[in-house]
Amino acid sequence: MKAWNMYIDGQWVDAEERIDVANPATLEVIATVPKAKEKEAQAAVDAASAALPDWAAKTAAERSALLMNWFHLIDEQKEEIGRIMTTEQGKPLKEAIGEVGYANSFISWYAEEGKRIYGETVPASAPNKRIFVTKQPVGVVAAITPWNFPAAMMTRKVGPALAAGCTVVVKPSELTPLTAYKLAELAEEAGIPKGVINVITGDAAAIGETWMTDSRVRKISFTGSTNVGKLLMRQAADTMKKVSLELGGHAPFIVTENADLDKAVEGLMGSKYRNAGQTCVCANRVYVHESVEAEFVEKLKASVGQLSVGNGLDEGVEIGPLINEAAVDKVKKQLKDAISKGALLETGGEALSSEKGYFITPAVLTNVSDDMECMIEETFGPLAPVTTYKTTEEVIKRANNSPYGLAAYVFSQNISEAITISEGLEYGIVGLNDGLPSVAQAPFGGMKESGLGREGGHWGIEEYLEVKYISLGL
Ligand SMILES: NC(=O)c1ccc[n+]([C@@H]2O[C@H](COP(=O)([O-])OP(=O)(O)OC[C@H]3O[C@@H](n4cnc5c(N)ncnc54)[C@H](O)[C@@H]3O)[C@@H](O)[C@H]2O)c1
Ligand SMILES: O=C[C@H](O)CS(=O)(=O)O
Repeated sequence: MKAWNMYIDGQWVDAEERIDVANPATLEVIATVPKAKEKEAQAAVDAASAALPDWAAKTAAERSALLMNWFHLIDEQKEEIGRIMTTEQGKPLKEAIGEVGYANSFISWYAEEGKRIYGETVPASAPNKRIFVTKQPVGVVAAITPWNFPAAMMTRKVGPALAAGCTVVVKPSELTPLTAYKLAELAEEAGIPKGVINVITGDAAAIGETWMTDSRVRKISFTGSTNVGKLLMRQAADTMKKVSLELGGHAPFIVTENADLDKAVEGLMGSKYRNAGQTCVCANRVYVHESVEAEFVEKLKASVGQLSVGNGLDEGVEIGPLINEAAVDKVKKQLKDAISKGALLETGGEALSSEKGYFITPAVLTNVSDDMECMIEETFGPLAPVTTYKTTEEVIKRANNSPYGLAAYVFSQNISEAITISEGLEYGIVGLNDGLPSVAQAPFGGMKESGLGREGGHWGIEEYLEVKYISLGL
């Protein structure tokens, strides 16, 4: 595995210390990366700030062409990037390659969207005035990303930021930094000028505080836990930075008495067990109408029991390891809590010894009640707790009883019931008979403590623009 350094101002530079990167399926150290601190964080902002004027002065078409160079290089090397991702994050290779394609779709989408940053004229209230509304790049952007989607969470920020004319400093998770460095290497090869993209790894708190206190950083775009998101939002206030936060989730998954149960099981399998349940939009609570619970659970158990668990590099594996031992311990804790409160373990929930990798078999619980930890705290693992409900009003109330508001799912073939529930849910994303709603053209994001702002579609590029109007006196 290649020894990666930080990418600052077009140079690959080391730091005084380095951090090990381990494979969660085998525990072996696969690489080391630099441990940046304040000095390197400062240097990255210096580079992005110096590169900003020339990058912002390029036409949208010129920036688009460079982004598409990057897109094509990523596409050509999607297998290699996927292999890097599986080795450091654990997801099955097929999923990893799929994520590379998803990540790349943000680059191609915003390569075009940057050419559609339109202004407006506004009818003046005085005959001797004209009002022109324009949009301009916010400036230097700090992007901090999580370990569960190492490629997509980076390009979902860098794509629109660069298309808008901003420059970026990026800090990926130290658990999965290699994918980000590979993408930076391809950006350099694509001809994106030095200083436009800068990627560092290291002391997250020190890097974050350095960037949040630097007034040249005009925007923080963060994807990660709600707690860290709240910290960054507080830190950003002192220099009034624009803030985008894509935070935690706790998705309700509702199966009504009018659902196509086969589609509902298929939807749940896709939502719950993707990336071994380590996605912010995973179904976390399954509400099934009492009249169809028995049939639904039997179908679900049969599907979950067939999932193949193992090293994501092995052919046919569908469930890889969790990211670390703490992640496995959290799932085990939630299982123990639920069972102690009366839940029934229908299948799975077996953790292999952590010396052999962070594996736990996909689980289904029934006879679940709302007081159980798995119904309250984000699980971030392959555990599906199933509970029942009687009425539409009841399930909407229970589904909304959470500080989170990212994704929710409804499976129903009754259009009136489906729309009533979808409109009643306090979530930014509703999968209606769809377990996998995430696409580059839609406004991905949450309500309540799941975040601020949107990523994707035209909404995503607005996050990197300032609105200015020019009032002309004739
Ligand atoms: N809403 C979304 O789109 C989305 C997507 C992926 C993950 N998530 C959420 O992220 C969480 C899992 O990811 P994670 O474990 O990487 O989250 P995390 O918050 O622990 O880390 C996210 C990033 O923040 C950095 N970080 C940690 N402490 C920091 C600090 N004090 N200052 C600056 N940066 C800091 C980490 O190094 C990492 O790069 C889950 O809650 C999941 O729901 C949300
Ligand atoms: O985990 C969070 C990601 O945003 C999930 S998705 O791939 O965008 O659905």
